[in-house]
Amino acid sequence: MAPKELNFITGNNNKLKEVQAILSETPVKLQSQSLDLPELQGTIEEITKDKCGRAADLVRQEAYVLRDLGVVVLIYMSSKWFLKALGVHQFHKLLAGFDDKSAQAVCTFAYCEGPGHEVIIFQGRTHGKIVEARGPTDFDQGWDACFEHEGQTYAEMRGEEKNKISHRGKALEKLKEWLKQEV
Ligand SMILES: O=c1nc[nH]c2c1ncn2[C@H]1C[C@H](O)[C@@H](COP(=O)(O)OP(=O)(O)OP(=O)(O)O)O1
Ligand SMILES: [Mg+2]
Repeated sequence: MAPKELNFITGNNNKLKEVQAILSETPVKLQSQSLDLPELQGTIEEITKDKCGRAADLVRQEAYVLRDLGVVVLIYMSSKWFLKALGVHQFHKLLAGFDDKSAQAVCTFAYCEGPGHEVIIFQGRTHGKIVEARGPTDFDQGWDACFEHEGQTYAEMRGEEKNKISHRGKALEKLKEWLKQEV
């Protein structure tokens, strides 16, 4: 059965706004909760599944939990602490010595019905490259301004434009498909 409500576990308001916008045309109701969860070392899928399972344990009630882990592969260390310390205007310098500036934005949502239940994954990827920051930098400590996809940085795109091609938009398309099948 498809869930009627999803509890999106995140501390990031910009991510929440995007997810709300993308899921707004579906019947599913979105709640959100911020939980401080430790992050395991491992692949994106392992980290996301583990965090989602921990969230389900913490939330306890039969909660439907969604976890999202967004990272720019290649600069795997794009944790919020790393980005916060470095700043979006310095980010491109990490690749200064490399000819290949290509990067992938990956969004991995994990879904879990509650403690002990299987964790399911929905992943989206967008190819791009790391450039000097262009466009507004209001995605909280984010890298929107230095991730370029087909000539435009995420920050230069309008919200709907980004959501159509973004890693998060693509992952949520998969989630939406799954929600339809589960009805
Ligand atoms: O579309 C995006 N455009 C630009 N920047 C982004 C995006 N998506 C995530 N980010 C940034 C936020 C954080 O500095 C880092 C790790 O992301 P990520 O762990 O998903 O977000 P977060 O730690 O702020 O919130 P939380 O883990 O509570 O959901 O990448
Ligand atoms: Mg995080």
